[in-house]
Formats: sequence, C-alpha cells, structure tokens
Amino acid sequence: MKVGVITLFPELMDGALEHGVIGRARTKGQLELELSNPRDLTADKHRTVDDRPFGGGPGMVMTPAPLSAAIVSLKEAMPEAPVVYLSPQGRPFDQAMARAWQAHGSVILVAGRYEGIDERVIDRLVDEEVSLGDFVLSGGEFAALAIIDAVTRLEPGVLGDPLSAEEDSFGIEGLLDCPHYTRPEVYENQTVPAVLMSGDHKAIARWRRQQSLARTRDRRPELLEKADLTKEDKVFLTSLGPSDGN
Ligand SMILES: CN(C)c1cccc(CNc2ccc(C(N)=O)cn2)c1
Repeated sequence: MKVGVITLFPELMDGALEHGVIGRARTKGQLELELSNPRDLTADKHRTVDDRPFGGGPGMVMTPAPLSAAIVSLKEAMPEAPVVYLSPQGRPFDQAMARAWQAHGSVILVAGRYEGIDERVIDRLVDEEVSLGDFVLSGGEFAALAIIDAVTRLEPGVLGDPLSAEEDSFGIEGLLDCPHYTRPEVYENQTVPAVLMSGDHKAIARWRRQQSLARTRDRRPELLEKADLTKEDKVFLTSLGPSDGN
C-alpha cells in the first residue's frame, strides 16, 4: 500500500506512524508513506502557505500554489492514486471506502489546516472529499492517520491473523462486534459467559453471532437493513423483545 500525505506538520504524522501494527507494516515494506509539505514548495521569503479569505470572515485559507505543487509532486510519484481531501464537508468515510483504497493500492490524502483550502485546488486536483464524521478538527492530520490505519490493517500480512480484519466491526457483513473476554476468569467478582468456557465451538460461534446481531439491533439498527442475514439470524432477531437501546 502506497499512501501520500500533504501536510504542514509532517513530523506529527511521522511520529504517529512509527509504532505498532502500522510501524511494523512500514518496516516490512507493506506500507510506503510519502509526505509532502506545501511550506517546502513556497516561492516567497516568508514561506507563506495561508492567507486571509476573500470576502472577509474569520480564519485563514491555505493558498493554492504551494498546496497544488505538493499535490502534483505526489501525483508524479503515484500517478494512479486518487487525491482525497479530508474535510467536514466530505462524504462519510466507512469500511467499504477503506477496502476500496486498499484494493486500489494507493491513495493521496490532503490534510488541510485553518478554515480549509482554496476551492480552485479542489476543482483542479481533488478527486474525492471525505469526512471522518460530523466534527471539526484543527487539521486533517488526525483524520488522515485514522484512514491510514484503517486501510493498512486490511493489507494482506499486516495483521497476524487475517480473519481479525474481517471479524472486527463492519467486517462480518457490517454487524457490530460481539463482546470479548480474557483472563482472569473472575474479575471483580464478574465471571465470563459460560458458553465461552465450554469448548463447544459451534455454540460459541452461535453465541457470538447472536451477540453481534442483538448489539447491532440495539445500537445501530440501520446497519441491520444492509446486512445479509441468514434465516437463523432473522429467527433470532424476531425472538428478541423490544430493544433496550444499549
Ligand atoms: C471548515 N473547516 C473548519 C475545515 C475545512 C477543511 C479542513 C479542515 C481541517 N479539519 C478537519 C478535517 C477533517 C475533518 C473530518 N470530520 O473528517 C474534521 N476537521 C477544517
């Protein structure tokens, strides 16, 4: 997986991507990261990357020339990569998008600062505007980091057990994950569901599936519409009483 990132704070990105699963993926060459800082591509003495908005109003806007130069420099290195601008105005990011970009093999992420970027850069160079959710951050870097993590963990060989990429939430036809337990068997006088200690793998798989179904119905019923449920799933769901909402 090749990921390009345009950011005014490359050190903030680099540090966050040196550890854990993502750090190992970089060491093993499963993730190639290329950062480009518009400030390095400015032509003026003050290395200006932002300016006041035409029409007035609060905050600053990222100026088009250095930002465009940074995007073009990464497009030259990764000509097939879609250019994705992270902003609260974008299309909601989801696991399907993560899978699509992992399958494609490369993506260029534009992390904006201030009140955003000059719209002419979006018109000319951005393929897709994407949002992590309905909230505002001081910059797109943390959104970019989340996307890099979500995409990299789907790369074959990155996760120890390949199933776990499929098994976590939104992996099994978009259902929420079941509860998990580990040692000690009794913690603060609370025990572990007996079925998990039974060694009956069929019963365990059924319990986990039913927990996922019940939890999805209680917390995210709209996901059930999109999930492809078996007959047994549907029988189980109808057997549940009214949702207690948690
Ligand atoms: C209008 N405005 C403040 C703004 C516009 C563009 C970028 C940024 C940088 N901050 C971001 C980026 C993404 C997200 C997200 N939800 O994905 C949240 N914040 C802020």
